[in-house]
Amino acid sequence: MHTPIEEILRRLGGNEAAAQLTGVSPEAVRKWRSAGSIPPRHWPAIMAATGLAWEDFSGVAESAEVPPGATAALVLADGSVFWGRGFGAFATTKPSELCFSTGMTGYQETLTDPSFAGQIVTFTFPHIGNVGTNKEDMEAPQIFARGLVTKEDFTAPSNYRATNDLGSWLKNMNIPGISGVDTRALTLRIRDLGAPNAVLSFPEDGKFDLKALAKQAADWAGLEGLDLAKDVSCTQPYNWTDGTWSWENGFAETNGGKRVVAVDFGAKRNILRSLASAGCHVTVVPATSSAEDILRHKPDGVFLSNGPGDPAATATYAVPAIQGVMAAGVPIFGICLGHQLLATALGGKTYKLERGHRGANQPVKDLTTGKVEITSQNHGFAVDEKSLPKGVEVTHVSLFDGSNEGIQAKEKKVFSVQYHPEASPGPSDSAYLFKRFVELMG
Ligand SMILES: NC(=O)CC[C@H](N)C(=O)O
Repeated sequence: MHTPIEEILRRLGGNEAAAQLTGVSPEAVRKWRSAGSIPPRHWPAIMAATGLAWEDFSGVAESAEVPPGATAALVLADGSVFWGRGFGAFATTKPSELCFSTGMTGYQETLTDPSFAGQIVTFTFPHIGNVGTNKEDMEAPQIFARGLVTKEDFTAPSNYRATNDLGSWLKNMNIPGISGVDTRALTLRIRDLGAPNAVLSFPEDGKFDLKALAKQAADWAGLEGLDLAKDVSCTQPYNWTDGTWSWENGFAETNGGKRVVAVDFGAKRNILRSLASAGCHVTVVPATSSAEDILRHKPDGVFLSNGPGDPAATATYAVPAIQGVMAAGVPIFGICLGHQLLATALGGKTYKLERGHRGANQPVKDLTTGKVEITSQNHGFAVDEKSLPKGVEVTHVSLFDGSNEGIQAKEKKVFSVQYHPEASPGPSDSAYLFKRFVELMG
């Protein structure tokens, strides 16, 4: 009988190396690992022998064996399994799109952004949870991401604003997380092969039916063609008066002069706050509002919010409304999904990006000024510039992949951006756009 370590060395073909366990090179193990042939029961021994971390092994276990210490699994549609340690709620997600976000801060804002509905978020930044969670950083009343994937276990919060730790907060909202995953390997995989469907499972009884989970992920048709905006939108109109947060005043109430109707396709609160702080009296209305519903409020301007899902699906009801507002000559400003819908209403088309943009560090060039902004982004679809008709000008472009980041149609007094000028999380380079909207309203 071989002991596990001897078995490892034998498989590595290293009889001569058997004299010294430390002689097993991490590279050799990594190579072996990428072939998916290391049984999970041998992982601890290899770790001891090579100094590799536990997460170096997750993602390659093709056997149904639960590795020692694993309490959660991220199962991809192709059957690959990333084992890890569960945290948050005991739960198994619905089949979801697995994406990654490169933001170094703002996990709470990210997870509560309604645009993440239907998605599991992999954080490329390893330390998630360090500042805990609080009431002010909620972008919506609940978490909208289906689950999260992290490299490190979260630690106790170290921040005076924290009212809870990440794990308990997730637990309260019935959202599972998985840590101890090689998020770098996972991110490269998403980058190279596209965002896969996946299921995250953190079962209370510790039992995993990997085949069934993989099948659920594989059977799901994915985000394309899916209208999620109406599911996350408000159901009744309401007024929004809080401005952006400051040390002195918190979220001070504002009393803006410009009447803005914000169509809620899954609006982040900081967009509404930014509008209020820029001097707008904001009335939020449901995603399915018609032009008539919107114009009834006698707006000086209409704002089209961010939101989840495929813009082409939401366009079926949003585009007629937007076209009605344009026909009435009311200025429009759109962000993210709102940008995609405005472009569609102007005659353009959208498509699914091969690599989505998510994070708070995305460079964008404003072609009207030549200035570069570092922006916060979260989108998987984009506007096809080639599809834009005459009279629609491209104003912003991504410096990562050249995709469209903004348009305007001056004659119609409408403009929009693909990124998030309200930040939260992220830099405030693009906050000028809210002023631009107020100026456009005259
Ligand atoms: N943040 C958003 O509004 C996202 C828009 C759209 N759901 C996309 O993924 O492209």
